[in-house]
Amino acid sequence: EDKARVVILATGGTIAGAGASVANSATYQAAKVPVDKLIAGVPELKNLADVRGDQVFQIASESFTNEHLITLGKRVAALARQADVDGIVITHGTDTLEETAYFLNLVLKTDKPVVVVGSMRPGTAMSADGMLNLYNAVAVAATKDAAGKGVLVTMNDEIHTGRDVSKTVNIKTEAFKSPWGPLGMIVEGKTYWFRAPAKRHTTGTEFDIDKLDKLAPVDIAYGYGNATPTAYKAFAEGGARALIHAGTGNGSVSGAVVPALQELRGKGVQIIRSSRVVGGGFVLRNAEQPDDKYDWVVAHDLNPQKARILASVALTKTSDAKELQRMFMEY
Ligand SMILES: NC(=O)C[C@H](N)C(=O)O
Repeated sequence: EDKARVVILATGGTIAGAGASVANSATYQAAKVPVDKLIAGVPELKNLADVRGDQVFQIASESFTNEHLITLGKRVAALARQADVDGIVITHGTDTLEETAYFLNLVLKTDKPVVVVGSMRPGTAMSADGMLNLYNAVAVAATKDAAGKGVLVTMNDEIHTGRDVSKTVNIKTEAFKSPWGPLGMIVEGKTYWFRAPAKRHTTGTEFDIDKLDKLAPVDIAYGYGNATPTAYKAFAEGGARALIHAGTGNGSVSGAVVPALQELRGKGVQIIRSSRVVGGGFVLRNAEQPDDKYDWVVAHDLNPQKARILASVALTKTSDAKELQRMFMEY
């Protein structure tokens, strides 16, 4: 049987990191090792697929900008159109991996497998996790079973949908969790699937990376008991078209902040209530705050950083809060 042809797009991160000693699992420099060296470090990849590398960026993922997202998305889209490419793996820092995976899941128009992968330890560390994570990512990108499932993330032997997955701890290799569970597992280069994504993705969305050159400016302000309107107002003055409120509990808003958000909404800024609750925030419309009355939006189960991604993409299509709310329920 012909082997699948998989391209590894490298963007940096800890999976390309290097430390001074094998004891350095947390102290190291990210984005140091070029993609060809990463591939050469796992010779067994060639048992899974015909693999070639392409270095897109060499950065730590905390420095990913909207422009990086657009550039990467267009590169993936162009590769996915090539007849000699069957699957795509993106190596990425773990800090904002969940944002990039969700962005690609919204805007790519392909059924071919696209898998985002990172590592929690640099390749120079004891028990480095990058080698196996990369091997697993290529295994997923090379299998037809991964086609049509949207953008996937492989970490710690698990297959997650890019829509749900989030980094939940920063000093363990079992860092990535989905509140509704993983889609499957990878064991010794074979994939085992248990469920499929329920939300609209890739070819099923109304967004298209080929028609997207800029994302809407959206900022996130954190909710807490003693919060003031200062950050919200500053973000709005800075040009934000939407503010993601990383609210307490069910996206609740402290009394001192509510009038400022009503005022900003009156000036055209979208107010989107999400939850700072880790691993299971779920904001219900018109609970805690009268969203219908204020013309606010709820982020549903999307965490604040994923809500920023959807709002940044959605606001290129609409300025209507009801339309925005529809999208937050569908994606
Ligand atoms: N584990 C990692 O990849 C963390 C790193 N700061 C990054 O996101 O690039």
